[in-house]
Amino acid sequence: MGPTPETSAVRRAMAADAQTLGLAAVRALYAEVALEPKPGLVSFRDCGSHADMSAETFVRSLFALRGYFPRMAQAGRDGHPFAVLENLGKNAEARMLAATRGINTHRGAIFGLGLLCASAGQLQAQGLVFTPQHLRAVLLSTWGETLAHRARAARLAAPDSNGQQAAQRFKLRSAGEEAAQAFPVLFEVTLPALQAALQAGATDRAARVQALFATMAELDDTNCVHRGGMDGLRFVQTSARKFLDARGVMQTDWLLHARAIHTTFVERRLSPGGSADVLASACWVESLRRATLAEPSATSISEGRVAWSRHEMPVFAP
Ligand SMILES: CC(C)(COP(=O)(O)OP(=O)(O)OC[C@H]1O[C@@H](n2cnc3c(N)ncnc32)[C@H](O[C@H]2O[C@H](COP(=O)(O)OP(=O)(O)OP(=O)(O)O)[C@@H](O)[C@H]2O)[C@@H]1O)[C@@H](O)C(=O)NCCC(=O)NCCS
Ligand SMILES: Nc1ncnc2[nH]cnc12
Repeated sequence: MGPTPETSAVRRAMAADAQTLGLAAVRALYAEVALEPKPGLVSFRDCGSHADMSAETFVRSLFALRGYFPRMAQAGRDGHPFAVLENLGKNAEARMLAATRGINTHRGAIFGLGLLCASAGQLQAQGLVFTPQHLRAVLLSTWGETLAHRARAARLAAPDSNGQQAAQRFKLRSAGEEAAQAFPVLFEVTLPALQAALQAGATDRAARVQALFATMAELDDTNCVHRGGMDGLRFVQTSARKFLDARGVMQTDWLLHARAIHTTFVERRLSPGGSADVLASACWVESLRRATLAEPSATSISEGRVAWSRHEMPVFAP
């Protein structure tokens, strides 16, 4: 028997929800690459510490990934096991590498933001309101055990990535371990910093810069270790901490100060790519939280009725 009109209407509404969640992820990643200043990282102003990629590489990568995040949200909504998410993630990595001719632009985001989209989809399926607390709880209850098992196995195996090598050698909390603990830096550092700056009256741009520096000060960003050893990671964390101690984006010349730090990172070839990914995740959570508040009739971000402000639109129509 085929689907009744009622069940196909329900499926269409669910797909719209997954689409809303996933497209918000694409927008958040666009907001990250468009942000400037961002020490050592690629923006539309320059290529930071990278010789092999530009903002255009990131936009190409994002275009290739535009279907992936809605698919992860739908897979989460359907309650699929981690193996299904992993498969979608591996396909997305392959599409990213094809679009960038082998350059790793979004590996961390495919994993981290992909998992968050899946969690938000599952949260909708359970009829829960979109809050950071619910999101973390759903991630842990649905895939936490597999993520923890995966992180333990990665710690014991011969390292096969830059991140694993750095994490094992220096006993750092890798991207996989952050996920297994339901993203402590994202939810306890980055998101609160973003929200506090916005509440204090900072512009979206300044608030995102503040959140990025708060993240750099705390995250075990294995990218910085890969590029500059433990000295590189400590340099990134100390520079970020000094900026924050000098009142961050609340100081009148914050832009000059942040750009000066960018120059020192470029001189050392440092690139906090993990922090950039976590910032994008925080922008995603905050945009959905705000959208939920703006839609008081919805208990969740259901029905795909979320409107986006013009300045956050990507340059392409995904
Ligand atoms: C669990 C995985 C994320 C793999 O993690 P792992 O640590 O094993 O491997 P990496 O390949 O190093 O990728 C981790 C990326 O995560 C970002 N990151 C780093 N530290 C953290 C942290 N503490 N918390 C959160 N996120 C973190 C970072 O991504 C950004 O940097 C990328 C550029 O990296 P890289 O290629 O090293 O760049 P370069 O310095 O330019 O290298 P060279 O060219 O100079 O050599 C960029 O993409 C940003 O996103 C880390 O890179 C997961 O991916 C996984 O399990 N993979 C296995 C395959 C799989 O199952 N995939 C599907 C999963 S759903
Ligand atoms: N803007 C950016 N520049 C360099 N690496 C990154 N990884 C994620 N975002 C990045």
